[in-house]
Amino acid sequence: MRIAAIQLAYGDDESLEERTSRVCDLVRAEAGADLVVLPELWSAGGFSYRDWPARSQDVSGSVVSSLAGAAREAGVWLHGGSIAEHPDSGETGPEGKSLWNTSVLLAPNGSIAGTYRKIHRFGFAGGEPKLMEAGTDVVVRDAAGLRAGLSTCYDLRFPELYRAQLDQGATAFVIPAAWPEARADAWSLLLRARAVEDQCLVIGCNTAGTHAGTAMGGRSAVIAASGEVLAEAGADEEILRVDVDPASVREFREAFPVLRDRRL
Ligand SMILES: NC(=O)CCC(=O)C(=O)O
Repeated sequence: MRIAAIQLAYGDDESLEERTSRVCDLVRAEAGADLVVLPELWSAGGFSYRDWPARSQDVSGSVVSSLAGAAREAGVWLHGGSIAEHPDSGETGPEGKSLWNTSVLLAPNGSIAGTYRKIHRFGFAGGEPKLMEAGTDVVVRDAAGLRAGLSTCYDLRFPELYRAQLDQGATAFVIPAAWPEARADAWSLLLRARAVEDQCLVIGCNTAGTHAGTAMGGRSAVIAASGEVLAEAGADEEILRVDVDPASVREFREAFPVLRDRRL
């Protein structure tokens, strides 16, 4: 199977419509891939907190609908990164807010195969915890021959989430991010750690460029269940393309059966 991780760069001047159109063109150009992955909050701006309310949408809104059309035209599974989700229903969470950081997985026919609301919010007292609700559900879905666990950026620091995905049969972790350059070494290290400790394929799709005064780290990567880095992007906008055999995860686990030695 072919994976294409679109490491998108953006600044502060692109409208939601312009960025959505640009991203959908990039997705359509990946026709022939099996799974295309986008970064976290690319439509709202990962660190553009002040823009989130105006750029938030329901999962039935224009951003996800456009992505669904692009997935259908390209005939690919599309992990659409995440959106700032403001449900049309008016739903609020336990903290009274109506905003979530929500990933959307789209099937090649454009239907929504899964959504995941980011569980661990980044920003300590500010940023995400101030503006957004936390998700609660572990989400694992069948996609492109993989059993894909969904998580987002800062979640990567919490290994228990990945063990929970493993317990739901995950063979791959798909992780969109807006991870800054200042901590890019930690991003690369943690992606590999999750691959090694859970014997899963890891697909990390980060953001590039500088927005809201924050330089993003790039270094999107696809990592084998052995921990081998199969491909890694640089710091700028780039599309990382890599061919992977989904059976390689099972084969590696059989050859080196660490997970059988878990003591619960
Ligand atoms: N968008 C994020 O979740 C950023 C996470 C981050 O910068 C870190 O964990 O460090």
